[in-house]
Amino acid sequence: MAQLRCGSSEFRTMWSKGRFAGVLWTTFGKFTEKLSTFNRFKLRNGDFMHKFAVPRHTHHPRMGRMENAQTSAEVERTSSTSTTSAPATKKSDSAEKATKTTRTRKTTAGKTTRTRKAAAKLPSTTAVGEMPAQTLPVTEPGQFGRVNVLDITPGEERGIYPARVELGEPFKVTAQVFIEGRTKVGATLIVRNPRGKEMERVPMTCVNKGLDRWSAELKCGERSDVKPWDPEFAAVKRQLGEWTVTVEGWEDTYASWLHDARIKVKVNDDVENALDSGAELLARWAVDKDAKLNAEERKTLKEAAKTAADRTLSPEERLAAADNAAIEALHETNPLRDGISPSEPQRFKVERPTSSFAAWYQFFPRSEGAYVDQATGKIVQGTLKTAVSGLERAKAEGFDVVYLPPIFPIGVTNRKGRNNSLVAGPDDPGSPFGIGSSFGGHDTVDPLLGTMDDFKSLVAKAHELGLEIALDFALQCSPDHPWVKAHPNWFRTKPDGTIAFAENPPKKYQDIYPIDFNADMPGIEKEVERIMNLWIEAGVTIFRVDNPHTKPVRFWQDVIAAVTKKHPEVLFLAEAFTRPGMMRALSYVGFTQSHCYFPWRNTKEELSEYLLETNGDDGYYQHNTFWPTTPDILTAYIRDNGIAGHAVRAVLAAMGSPSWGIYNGYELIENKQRPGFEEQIDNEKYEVKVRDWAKADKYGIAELLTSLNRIRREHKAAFGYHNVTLLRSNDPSILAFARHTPAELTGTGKAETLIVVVNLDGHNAHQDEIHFEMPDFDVDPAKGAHLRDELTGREFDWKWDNFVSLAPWADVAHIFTVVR
Ligand SMILES: O=P(O)(O)O[C@H]1O[C@H](CO)[C@@H](O[C@H]2O[C@H](CO)[C@@H](O)[C@H](O)[C@H]2O)[C@H](O)[C@H]1O
Repeated sequence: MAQLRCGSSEFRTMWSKGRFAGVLWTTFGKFTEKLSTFNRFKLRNGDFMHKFAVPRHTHHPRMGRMENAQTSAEVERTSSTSTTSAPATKKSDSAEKATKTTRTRKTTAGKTTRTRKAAAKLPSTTAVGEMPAQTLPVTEPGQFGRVNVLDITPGEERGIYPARVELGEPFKVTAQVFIEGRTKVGATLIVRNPRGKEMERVPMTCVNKGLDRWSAELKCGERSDVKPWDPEFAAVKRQLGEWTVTVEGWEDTYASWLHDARIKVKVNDDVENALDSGAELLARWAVDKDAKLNAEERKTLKEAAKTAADRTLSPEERLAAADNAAIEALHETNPLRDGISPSEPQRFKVERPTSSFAAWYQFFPRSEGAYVDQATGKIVQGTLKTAVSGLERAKAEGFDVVYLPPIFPIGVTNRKGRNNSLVAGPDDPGSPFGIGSSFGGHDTVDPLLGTMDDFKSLVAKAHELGLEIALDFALQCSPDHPWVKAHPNWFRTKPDGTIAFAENPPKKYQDIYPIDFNADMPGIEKEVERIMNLWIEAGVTIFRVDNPHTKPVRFWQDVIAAVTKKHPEVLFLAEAFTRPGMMRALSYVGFTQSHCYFPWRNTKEELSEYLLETNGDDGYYQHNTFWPTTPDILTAYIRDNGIAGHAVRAVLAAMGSPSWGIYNGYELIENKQRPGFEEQIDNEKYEVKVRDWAKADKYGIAELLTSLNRIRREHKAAFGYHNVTLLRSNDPSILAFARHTPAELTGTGKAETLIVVVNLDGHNAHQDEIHFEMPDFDVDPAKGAHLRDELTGREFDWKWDNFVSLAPWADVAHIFTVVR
């Protein structure tokens, strides 16, 4: 925290930023001038309403392009609403007349406007009568429209970094929308694709009557399972990029009128005026282009207008013509929107499938197919050829992405031995993160694993199975790496000529040199881009980047921008357990997913907080991936809670975040810590593992992982970072939460709800009552909900408060779907 004083250096910095903004707005001003010229031309040619049709976002400096769809929509809209006349007063007035009046007024207003200066700022009229609200020009930042739209969420962070969503992921946009006095307003979201095409209009609902917060759920594009190597991916790719969502506030003339008309008819006060106004607005609505009515709907409104204007009928009958289910339905779907006031368009970065919803599986290729040679008693390591078994296991358990630790040659100098010992034995293979030897560096396959062709065959096999390959990219070098000789200035040499080994305190990595970016960052960037492109050519679609937070954020920004420019489908997972600012910055520069503190969130309180953090507003800017263990992480919880603990953490990871991952061996309950360290003893990082996969059956964890991945795939509610609600429970060991997708967004017309209840205690049974706020999940309280446990197939009926009993030796968790 720092305090500011006027005249302080901090203030001067802000001032210079202000000057920068000034430059931007000068540019903006010039653009506006051009638009004004354009508008003057239109005015001379009689298209008077273009004067009012310059929504702010058509020339927003950052957008750099005109949003034509909106401009023309508003022109249409305004030309059909900018009308004025005396109210219909004669007994013979009819809807037809009201319609004619509307058209006549348009001409009159046109003439009036033509006589005014083109530079005029606000619409005006000399006529009297019921003038509908106008769309006001907004020509400077911060200028209000006719209806006020404020505080849109989610916003663009710092006005630069757009919120991120996966293609088809449901999310919620909210805004404050209000107008002066007691007039009623409405709000609509206008969703546009990266080419500026209007894709959808989503009506917003006021969620806190009287407090003006409007909200709507939406999605950009449709979810797809098409893989980047499938020919159909081109269609998916076209949908990726920056979408925009504009909040349009508007005066709800119909609702305001109806509110008053009902009262007036009831108490017989000024009834004729009230009903004639109604007839007029229905007639105006019937021809309104913005309402996008079909012929039948137009007819419905015209007839309603006619009846409302028919003085041979009783006031109640006339009112009923405008106050019925059919008109109400049109008001919902195709309202008359006066004085449309568009917000600045909010950008959303729409990323490809798997950028957030993905199930990862990690194995070391050298352990796949490894065996003990009976003759020598030594382990014979696996290769990229034998690693197909890992792919098959990942596929059988339902994972989407296979993550391979580094597959490059491993250095000899300072090679680590078993259990992180500083001296390797003659048969120790070394840590694969100790990259580089006389065989080559990051662009070479470790000869002990095979060749580049073997790697390409492995990738081809993975793709055949529908699996993506994520390759580890650890930017560091063994002292034997070719870069050490070729690029000495990429390393920091101490005065005595030696290079310090890498550290991530308190961890020490004595077998590797860190890269120093200060002398030649462009050179390192170029080389890293070359290497990443090489692996992309070989079929890699995702990089898991080791320790990105120990390298400059700007370095990643440049590299990711360069790589994704050519290959926009490539994703990046950050292995960054670090400070929140750094994690956020890495996400801003293009890391699609990030490891996080999930392994250390184990109590009900910690998990409750973390589930909401991961799946709340932060989820727009950072996609946390939940892994119960990794080769570097084996927590006390996993160590101490046996098979039940493994099941609990798998359920929490798979259902608690759209992105989750498993490090293999989990199925075999490998949970013995190296004394004093939070990682496994006899760690696979330093030795080849020979595993007996047949034993996996006896624990049931492999089966559970398979079920979890199936449930995630089959239920849309598992998809998305923005749909988690905690359910109230009392027992400190029982955690319950729900994921809900409303009917409009599932594509089936039916809402989807997943309810997860977990007993966090790996040793004792717990009973509890879970509160289920039925209306929040589109469940009718009169009927209650019928649930199916997707893990066991058992069925239950739930009302407001529901008994559950979970035991480590039976069910550690329920994953319910609401069947009806
Ligand atoms: O620093 P982190 O905890 O994020 O761990 C990651 O980076 C480490 C350095 O790459 C890596 O550590 C492993 O490789 C080192 C280099 O060979 C070796 O010295 C360490 O003993 C070994 O644990 C870690 O695996 C990775 O996830």
